[in-house]
Amino acid sequence: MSKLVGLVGWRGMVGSVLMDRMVAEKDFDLIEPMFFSTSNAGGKAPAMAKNETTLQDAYDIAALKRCDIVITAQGGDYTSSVFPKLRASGWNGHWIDAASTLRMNDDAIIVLDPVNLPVIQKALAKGGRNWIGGNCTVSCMLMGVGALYKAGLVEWMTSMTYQAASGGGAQHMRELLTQFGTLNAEVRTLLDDPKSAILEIDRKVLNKQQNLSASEIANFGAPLGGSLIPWIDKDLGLGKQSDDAEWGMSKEEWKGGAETNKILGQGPGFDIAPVPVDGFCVRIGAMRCHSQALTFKLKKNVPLADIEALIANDNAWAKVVPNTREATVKGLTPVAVTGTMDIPVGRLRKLAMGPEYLGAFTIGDQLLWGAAEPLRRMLRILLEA
Ligand SMILES: NC(=O)C1=CN([C@@H]2O[C@H](COP(=O)(O)OP(=O)(O)OC[C@H]3O[C@@H](n4cnc5c(N)ncnc54)[C@H](OP(=O)(O)O)[C@@H]3O)[C@@H](O)[C@H]2O)C=CC1
Ligand SMILES: N[C@@H](CC(=O)OP(=O)(O)O)C(=O)O
Repeated sequence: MSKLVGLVGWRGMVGSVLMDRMVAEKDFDLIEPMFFSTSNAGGKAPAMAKNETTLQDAYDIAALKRCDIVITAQGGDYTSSVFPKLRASGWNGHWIDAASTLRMNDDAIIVLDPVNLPVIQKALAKGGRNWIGGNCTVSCMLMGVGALYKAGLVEWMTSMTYQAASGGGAQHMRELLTQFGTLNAEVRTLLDDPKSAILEIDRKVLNKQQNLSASEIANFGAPLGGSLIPWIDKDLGLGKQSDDAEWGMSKEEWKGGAETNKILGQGPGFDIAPVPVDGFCVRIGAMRCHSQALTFKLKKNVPLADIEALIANDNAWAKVVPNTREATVKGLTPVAVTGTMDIPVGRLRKLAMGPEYLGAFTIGDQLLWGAAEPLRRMLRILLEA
């Protein structure tokens, strides 16, 4: 008999991408889906429903308890509210979640099976039940360069990110586009006149950016169109690093180190020492691809061709982009990658600091490998276990 799989958050942005992928991969052929809603219980479930054609109340613990597996992309508030009650009710099913809420719990595994299938399998064998998707930036990075970690080559890594508006959610994407439209409208007549002075255009754009209304920057809190914001998520507030230095780390930056190591099965709670991973996370005006410039200190000097081969052979999605201008401009941009499962890794070169210092640039669709795909793949692992 098919497993009863509860789907929560299926009509949101992450959930919709998840549904598309599940349809494309014929996951619904293997399950009995039960659709939940926080806003429309009793309504009609989507076309993928089989026997359970009515939307269930996503806060109804008794209904959730019927499921063998629950997959949620509803968000952290929902997880915080429902998950403890569901477990307290004695439910022993599998919980697969896109939200960060449970990620660092001892009994939770961050799932990214092309990178950490052994970690997942070990936890499954021990009776693991909580499977959480990783931070989008971390998951996309590891899908690209996880091979270097698996080979034990990384002494440390810094990541400088260029994160898309979608990471904040649908409203953030709308806000970015609205800002672009407002700026364009401000100088449209000047743009239409090829003889107009560019510094006049620049002055008017800057004046508009600096005077956007509160509603025009309600989500990002600052102009993003034609600008960038070098802080993502909360201030971690770690306090003093030493007498004269603050840690001053954003939560997104903290996730880079904490989640990378947990995914790889190293650091706190594991027998293997963590690899230092740190850097800056920056919001830019891309739509839904996160890009990252990476610097590695390798444990030894490895020829570039060997590094390229390791990355190219690691998984079906990591693609080495030749370090030429033509290939980079064509294949290593958010526009080229959006909507694809590919994780291109390019700009691979040894840096001036020495032969152990490697530079790389990688991009991933943060709604696919960054959010939805690891969840549906975890479902498949559970169905096949
Ligand atoms: N955005 C991202 O990049 C990432 C998000 N995540 C996680 O996934 C969670 C969900 O994110 P995201 O998908 O962006 O959130 P959304 O806001 O798009 O969707 C969340 C829920 O909002 C409700 N909703 C209300 N109005 C609408 C509407 N007009 N269209 C669609 N849904 C609506 C739906 O619940 P209902 O049907 O019950 O009314 C939906 O499931 C996040 O909170 C986060 O924990 C994880 C990784 C990346
Ligand atoms: N914080 C990410 C998106 C996200 O949802 O991350 P997390 O799943 O770690 O909360 C971004 O803004 O780009």
